[in-house]
Amino acid sequence: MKTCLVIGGGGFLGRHIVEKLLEKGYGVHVFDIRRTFEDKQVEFFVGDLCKKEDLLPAMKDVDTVFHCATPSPLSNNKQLFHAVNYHGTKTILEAAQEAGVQRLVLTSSASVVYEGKDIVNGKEDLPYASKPMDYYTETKILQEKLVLDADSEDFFTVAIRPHGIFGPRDPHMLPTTARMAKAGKTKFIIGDGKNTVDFTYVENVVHGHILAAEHLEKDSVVRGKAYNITNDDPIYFWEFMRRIITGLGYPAPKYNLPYWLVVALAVILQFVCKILKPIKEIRPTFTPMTVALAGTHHFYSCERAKNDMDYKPVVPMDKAIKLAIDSYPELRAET
Ligand SMILES: NC(=O)C1=CN([C@@H]2O[C@H](COP(=O)(O)OP(=O)(O)OC[C@H]3O[C@@H](n4cnc5c(N)ncnc54)[C@H](O)[C@@H]3O)[C@@H](O)[C@H]2O)C=CC1
Ligand SMILES: CC(C)CCC[C@@H](C)[C@H]1CC[C@H]2C3=C(CC[C@]12C)[C@@]1(C)CCC(=O)C[C@@H]1CC3
Repeated sequence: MKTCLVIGGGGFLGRHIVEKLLEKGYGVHVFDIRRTFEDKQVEFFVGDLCKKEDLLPAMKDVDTVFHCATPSPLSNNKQLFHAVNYHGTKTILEAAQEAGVQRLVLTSSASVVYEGKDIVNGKEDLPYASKPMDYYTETKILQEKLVLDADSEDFFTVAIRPHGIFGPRDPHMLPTTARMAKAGKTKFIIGDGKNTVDFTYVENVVHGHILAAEHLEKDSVVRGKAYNITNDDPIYFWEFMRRIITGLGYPAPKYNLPYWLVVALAVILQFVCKILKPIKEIRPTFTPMTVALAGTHHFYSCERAKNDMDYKPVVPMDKAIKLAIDSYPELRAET
């Protein structure tokens, strides 16, 4: 069987990709800056993706690279995002071609086209955000362009754009929501609560990645293209949150706050944090980006993935929410 390398394979999505590849009989190498698990079936390489000399040994005899490493999307470290997501991705592309890798699947993000305004059934041909709302989005755009431009006669690339990934071992969605609920900060709904968004169960994201890799052949239409991958079942942001919050045993949010008011507060808070930065680094959960995500429509069409690679979500939303909540007994409210 062919060997795959999962860069960022120690993280949330990466480790789920690793598990599915093993289940399908592929050989698996993992490359990550930290060792997060042990598995005799996996060859684990600890290193920094910004260093070609760290990457090359992990790429030996590898046919396909999955690149799903990133600094935390909720961080605000401009220098780190540029170093890892942009320069690091350039290094990965150079190393892969030097090592004779044939394919590379990038985990991009549907938010490369999002700049705080409503997106309704957005297709992949929407222009990239001209004013990205944070350094994460800014560098995901640069990264995706690099990868898609690198597609060539003997090196095939594709980018997968998931949105709002959740599931077992998710480091953001459920843990952040539970932390806020525990602190009594989930009483409010931002806006009228009727904004529709995509949340995507991790297994569906994995399925999209592996399908893309398996379609990445010389004459394939998927080469050099980006694909939205979601649950294909948009839901009100606040209905999804209500189900998570109550599923964890906390009371449902019930008071509505005007969207414009929360945006204004987030902008002021961001300004105050900037001024205080030399004295104390504060990272609020509510940034202009997170408020926009909680108060606007942002859902995406999966038609291109359905047509070009026969994508269909494998886990429906109701089951996905239950599986995610059940996987986090430690986040439940104490009774
Ligand atoms: N979580 C979400 O809702 C979404 C995530 N994505 C994308 O999915 C991918 C995976 O994200 P998650 O699994 O959620 O994040 P994660 O934080 O769980 O995993 C990222 C992994 O990258 C590793 N990493 C970071 N810097 C590194 C470096 N310099 N060298 C080697 N490894 C390094 C980390 O140690 C971590 O294990 C990312 O590309 C992210 O942009 C896209 C859309 C939504
Ligand atoms: C409002 C509260 C009750 C709950 C806050 C939940 C947030 C932590 C998450 C809601 C939407 C999420 C999201 C991402 C991170 C976590 C949330 C802000 C991403 C920014 C992760 C990286 C991406 O590529 C896009 C995601 C969009 C949705």
